[in-house]
Amino acid sequence: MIQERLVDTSINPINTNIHILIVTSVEAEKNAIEKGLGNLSYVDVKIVGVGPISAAVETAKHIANTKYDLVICAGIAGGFATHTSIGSLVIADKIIAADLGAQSPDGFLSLEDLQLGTTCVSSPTSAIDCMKTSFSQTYGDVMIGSILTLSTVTGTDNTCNQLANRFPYAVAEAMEGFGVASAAHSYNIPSMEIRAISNHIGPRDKSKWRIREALDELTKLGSIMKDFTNAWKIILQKEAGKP
Ligand SMILES: O=C(O)c1cccc(C(=O)CC[C@H]2O[C@@H](n3cnc4c(=O)[nH]cnc43)[C@H](O)[C@@H]2O)c1
Repeated sequence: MIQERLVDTSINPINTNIHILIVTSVEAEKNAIEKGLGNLSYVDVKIVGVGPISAAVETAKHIANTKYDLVICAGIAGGFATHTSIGSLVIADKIIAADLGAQSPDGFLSLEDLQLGTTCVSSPTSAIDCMKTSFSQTYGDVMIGSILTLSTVTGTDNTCNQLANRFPYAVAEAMEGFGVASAAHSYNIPSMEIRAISNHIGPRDKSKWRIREALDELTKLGSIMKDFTNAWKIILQKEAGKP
């Protein structure tokens, strides 16, 4: 049983000016998003490095210095072939640390199984819905599901099948989401993870990675951030009971 960390957005006053932090692991992802963003002054894009630890530490530094209303971890990712096509966009409803726990002869034991903590951060449904609507209106459908965070990229069918069995609702894996979400959660800021699928999870073969297609998808994500913000702001104001 996975336990979730929940952020209570109702205790944060709704700013009329929403400030969003998008974090990526590498510069190519940042550049792709900024190409689509143009000069939206209320969205900052920062590089936080590869892997959950660097991502958590660097994200925490950014949110300690500036007040943000939403943190988005974005980049390329490996998709489960059963759920995704290469060059498509996925949004996490749950961000799950899939390798945080212990192996045992009877299978993997998560932190929840060990009663040592939580491995899941959920994203606000309102933000997911607005993002999906804004993106699909212009560019086509987006897949929603769990995105797994792993310190080691999956490179065999065996590991891929084990993950698919443990997480049937997972659409993708990447290396930063849970670190970013944990940092945001510690400041009570809602977070999301949005990924463009560059490759399918399975036997490692980087020649099959379609990085250009995935980066183009991140540019599309950048280009809908203004629509997204306007739509999400209206929902937050309604939720807060403001006209
Ligand atoms: O080589 C390039 O040109 C290039 C351009 C942009 C990004 C990269 C990366 O290697 C990014 C690393 C980043 O990608 C995520 N990722 C991508 N595929 C997977 C996967 O199958 N399993 C796990 N993570 C994946 C991950 O978040 C890395 O941090 C290269």
